[in-house]
Amino acid sequence: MQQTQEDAVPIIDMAPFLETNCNEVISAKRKVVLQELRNACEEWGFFTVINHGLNLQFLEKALKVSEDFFGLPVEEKLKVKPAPGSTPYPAGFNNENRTQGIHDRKELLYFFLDDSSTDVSQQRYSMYNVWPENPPHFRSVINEFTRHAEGTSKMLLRALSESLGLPSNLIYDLSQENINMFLMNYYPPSGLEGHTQGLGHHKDGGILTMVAQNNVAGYQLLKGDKWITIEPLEGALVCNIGDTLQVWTNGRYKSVMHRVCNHKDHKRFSLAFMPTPSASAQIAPLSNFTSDIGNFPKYRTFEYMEYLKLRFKNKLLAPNAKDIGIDDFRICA
Ligand SMILES: O=C(O)CCC(=O)C(=O)O
Ligand SMILES: [Fe+2]
Repeated sequence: MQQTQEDAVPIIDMAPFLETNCNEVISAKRKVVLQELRNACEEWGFFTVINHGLNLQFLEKALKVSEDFFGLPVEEKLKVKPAPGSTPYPAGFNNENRTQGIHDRKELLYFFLDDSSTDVSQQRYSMYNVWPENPPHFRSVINEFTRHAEGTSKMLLRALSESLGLPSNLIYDLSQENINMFLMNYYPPSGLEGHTQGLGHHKDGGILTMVAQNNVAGYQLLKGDKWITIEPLEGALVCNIGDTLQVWTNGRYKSVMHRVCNHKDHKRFSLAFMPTPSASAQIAPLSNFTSDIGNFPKYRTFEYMEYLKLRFKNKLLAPNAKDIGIDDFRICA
């Protein structure tokens, strides 16, 4: 069934933000984009970007190399299972993920990007990365992809800052202490009619999530009480606001529930790039959205690790139990 504009995630053309010389015409175009971003983040918590600056050939190559990896026999894939001590997220291959006690029909390969921090006392999550030996060019293709994905995510974080009326670098600077997580997902065909749980419903914890997907539908978000499928659009990136940005903006930008269904007949692949606070980061609503404008903070200050630990409990909850999430950090009025 064709989607109408009302039930389709907004598509935003970021081309004006790729221009290096910002003249009056570009500046006017940027303002229009910022308004579109604001509307999308307030109403949907999701938006799809085109002309995002991430080279489409790198994107295609990364999707292909993930297809090649996930096509290997499971014994080969298990060679890159997480190393002991690899927490809070276990880097490596995982085919046993659960949401609310229910097995997700998916396989995952997880990495941390090398952080650029010079503070040696800070934990470097990337030391836990385990790289497959097959396909042989896997590591170089993924490094090329993630380097460029990081550039696109910086551009988007700047635009998000501006869309909130903040200095361009503010959100990016706040996330200086951040880590970039990169998830490669494979959702096998279910062979079944109707919904199957590829990835159970959840909200993302970080700042922003950017998802590239192959041409197989299955990604859905909850709007009101309706699950809406985000139709794949070649070369586009689907973005959503994470809980951290919801807290920083004191609830103005929304982190929205989403899930993945397996396709009956086709394999679905996705690549998710997530700038995320490091475990030791202190998260609190920014004064720009609280005291500066006479509003009370809706969330208490917390250490990101405290939140991560709580989130992990969701995996073990009984089906249909209330999710543990960012609402547990709300300050009651
Ligand atoms: O696979 C996808 O398209 C989305 C994955 C996702 O929601 C996640 O990893 O948090
Ligand atoms: Fe997600």
